[in-house]
Amino acid sequence: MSMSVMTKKRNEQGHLMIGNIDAVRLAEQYQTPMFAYDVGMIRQKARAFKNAFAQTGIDHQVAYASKAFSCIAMVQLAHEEGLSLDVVSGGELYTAIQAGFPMENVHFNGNNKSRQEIREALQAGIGCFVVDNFHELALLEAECNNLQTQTSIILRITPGIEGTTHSYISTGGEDSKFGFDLFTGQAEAAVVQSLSVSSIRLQGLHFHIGSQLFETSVLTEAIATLYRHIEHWRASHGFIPEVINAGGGFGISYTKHDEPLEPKTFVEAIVHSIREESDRYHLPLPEVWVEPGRSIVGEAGTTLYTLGSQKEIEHVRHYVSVDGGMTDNIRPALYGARYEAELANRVKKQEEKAYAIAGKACESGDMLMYDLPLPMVESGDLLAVFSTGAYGYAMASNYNRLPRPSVVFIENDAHQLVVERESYADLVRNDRFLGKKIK
Ligand SMILES: Cc1ncc(COP(=O)(O)O)c(C=O)c1O
Ligand SMILES: N[C@@H](CCCC[NH3+])C(=O)O
Repeated sequence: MSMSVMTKKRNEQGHLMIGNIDAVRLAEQYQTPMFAYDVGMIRQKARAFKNAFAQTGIDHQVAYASKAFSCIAMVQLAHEEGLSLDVVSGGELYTAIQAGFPMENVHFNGNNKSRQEIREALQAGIGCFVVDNFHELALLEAECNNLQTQTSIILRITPGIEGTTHSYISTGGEDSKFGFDLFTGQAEAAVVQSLSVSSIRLQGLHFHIGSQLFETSVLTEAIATLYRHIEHWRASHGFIPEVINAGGGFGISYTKHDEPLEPKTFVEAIVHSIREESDRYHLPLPEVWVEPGRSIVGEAGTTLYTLGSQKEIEHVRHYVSVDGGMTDNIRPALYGARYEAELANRVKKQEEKAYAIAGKACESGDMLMYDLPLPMVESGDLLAVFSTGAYGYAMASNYNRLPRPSVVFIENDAHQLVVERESYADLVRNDRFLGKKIK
């Protein structure tokens, strides 16, 4: 079982510890709701991917998919750990630029990059575009001409293979908005077109099956499928990929029912399969890239909330509300995602009761959990929800004009604010008056 759902560390007062820091102290200092990241865990995950690749001896890049959680400090941390960076928007690219991340290690994904975003990325000198469609290919060619520059690309291929995951986060199947599909011939046409553009260097191919995967078979199946086509493209068009990017999507543990595979297991399966297929078709071994997001940051993040109002409906449910909810964690409402949580300010007693944990937004669907066993709670108790490090803060909103929470990095005995809580002033910063102020 992974670290985050194993026994949680408590101090002598029974308070939850994050790194070596008392969660109650964190909540006092930074207020709730807040995201607390255990930086040691992020480093551990990054190293697990890097070391697994190093052991295979293959040339590789591990690109952190910053969509899972992007801020300047996180991008800096990815760099410290020797990761490349996957961005999917001008905003994520801008964050990387502000962080001082080396642009040659940036890869730009996304199914609808704007002309402006493409221009910004070319001007920044990013390492590689993961081209998703013909529209993008045309924009890229035009912008390379405008700027009198050249760039490297890999093509995102949709192999027609689905992972066992929520349909909203499955991306590799035939009916997907992402990528060039293999079976209609789109992918081959994209290879031919890319090879014909002198300002574009076609480096290789990319696929991403889906997110929160617990099996290697879909990845190896995708690799085998891809290679059957590569063999043909070599013969017909002289194309030999120098890079295969197997995407991200490596599953993590949200609850004790999740049994994620180790990064090493995924990496070994991917590399083994690429070696096997390259040998089968007498192709040179490509560089292997992956782009994990959730598996780098997910389990390292904990959200701290203060409990507020309660409503008990006899024989139905006992609601207790937190000071955040779907505005900082949309995943339960969007995917029916499940989490585990504990009171951070005191240890569990015997007498437990199932609580329904509600958010504070004006939506009946703003529920984080329906049946969380806790000791009898009191308003003011501190609730820690685990494994919220990926797609929590990243998908946060200002619905109901709630300010986004703060984010704190914790490493051993040190803690540091890395994203300030939004203020009310931040919320109206871009607003403009309709005529004069009322009074
Ligand atoms: C193309 C691509 N790469 C990487 C990722 C990162 O996925 P995850 O955070 O599940 O590792 C995603 C999201 O699913 C994606 O669409
Ligand atoms: N946001 C999703 C994953 C999307 C992955 C990006 N393609 C989640 O929370 O699980």
